Amino acid sequence: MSETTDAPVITGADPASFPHSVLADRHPALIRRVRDAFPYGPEQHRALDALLKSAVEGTVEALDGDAWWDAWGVAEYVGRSWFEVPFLWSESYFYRRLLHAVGYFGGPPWSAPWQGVDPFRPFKLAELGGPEAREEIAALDRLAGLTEAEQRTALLHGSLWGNRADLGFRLQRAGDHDDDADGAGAGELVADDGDVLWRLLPGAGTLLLVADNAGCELVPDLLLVDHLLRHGHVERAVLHVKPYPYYVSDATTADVVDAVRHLAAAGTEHGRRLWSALADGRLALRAHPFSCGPLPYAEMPDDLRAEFAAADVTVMKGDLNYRRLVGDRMYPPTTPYRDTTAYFPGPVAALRTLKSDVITGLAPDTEARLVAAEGQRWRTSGTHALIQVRT
Ligand SMILES: O=P(O)(O)OC[C@H]1O[C@](O)(CO)[C@@H](O)[C@@H]1O
Repeated sequence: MSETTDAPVITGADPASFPHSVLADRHPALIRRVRDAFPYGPEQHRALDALLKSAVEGTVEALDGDAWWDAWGVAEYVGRSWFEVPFLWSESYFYRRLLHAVGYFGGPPWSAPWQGVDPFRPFKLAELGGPEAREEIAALDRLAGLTEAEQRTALLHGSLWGNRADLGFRLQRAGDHDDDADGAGAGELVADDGDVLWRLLPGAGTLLLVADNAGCELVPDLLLVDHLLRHGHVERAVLHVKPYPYYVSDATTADVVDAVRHLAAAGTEHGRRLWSALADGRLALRAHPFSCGPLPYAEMPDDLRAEFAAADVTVMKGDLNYRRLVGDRMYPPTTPYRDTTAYFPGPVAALRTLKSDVITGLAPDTEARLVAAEGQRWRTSGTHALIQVRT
């Protein structure tokens, strides 16, 4: 057995653990937020009540009539506590249940008025209309005075730190009355393979970017893609988004449309170029069903594996994609990133702020310094980030 498969799979069984707090506190808070944001009918309120009870006290149940979900191993976990099954699985299951509760998947069209209504849309739109999004646009003027290499690095870091505070994370931080992870400034990079990434890009044909959150993360992701296309670092980019709403703020096609329109409406040249790149196919969108599956990428289906294999480099954004990429396990932090991603069918970079327990690829002195300064808090506080690349 190797270090990578020996490491325990993360669950929420320990009441003092981070995953336990997500399942016990964050999910109920999210149900309340969604309930308050929409004039749902009695059926949806009843379903949300049932979900709240199940999520906190209950066990995993089969999702009747949901053949799509059956494919992800629900049978294996039926009857077990949400807190005991793999955290990666239970969190994803929660989002699927939430969408069922609000009628997102509908039924026959004539009886499914809420079908396709994104329960997180009000939060996403509020973010895109807020001060942080305005600051992102204002920062574009400052970029213009930099060299191309400086611009590229600034945009890479913008994309990286855009992942800092997804909406689900903010929800919990607000509850904790601790806003140190929600500020505008960047924190520490615990690993930085940025140079390795640039070396992979010159002449690279296709960049595959697996997006994470909408709004203030997706906008800098798109600005980075625009820059790489414009300066010939890549010929083509494929942006993988979620086929349906997920993990509160994860980007869907509708969110890409909103972000590009946002850039275009602000009168930026970036918005116009992205619009053209979408029109002529240099920027393509993809929404693979596995993107909303509760499994690590090591278990991805063959067609998705072939897509990653065909890309010159894949960039995985965000915490959840990192967990899925390396496996949601409690690794010794110095476990090499290259070992945990050895199965991946091509060069793969991770751009992630640290918002859950999983970590690999740390230098021993970095880990020692972090632990001495913060105990284990650095793993989940969102104040640290990493750029890791496996060529
Ligand atoms: O939006 P991101 O960066 O993927 O972060 C999502 C993360 O938030 C959580 O849901 C809670 O922090 C994690 O479990 C998850 O990995």
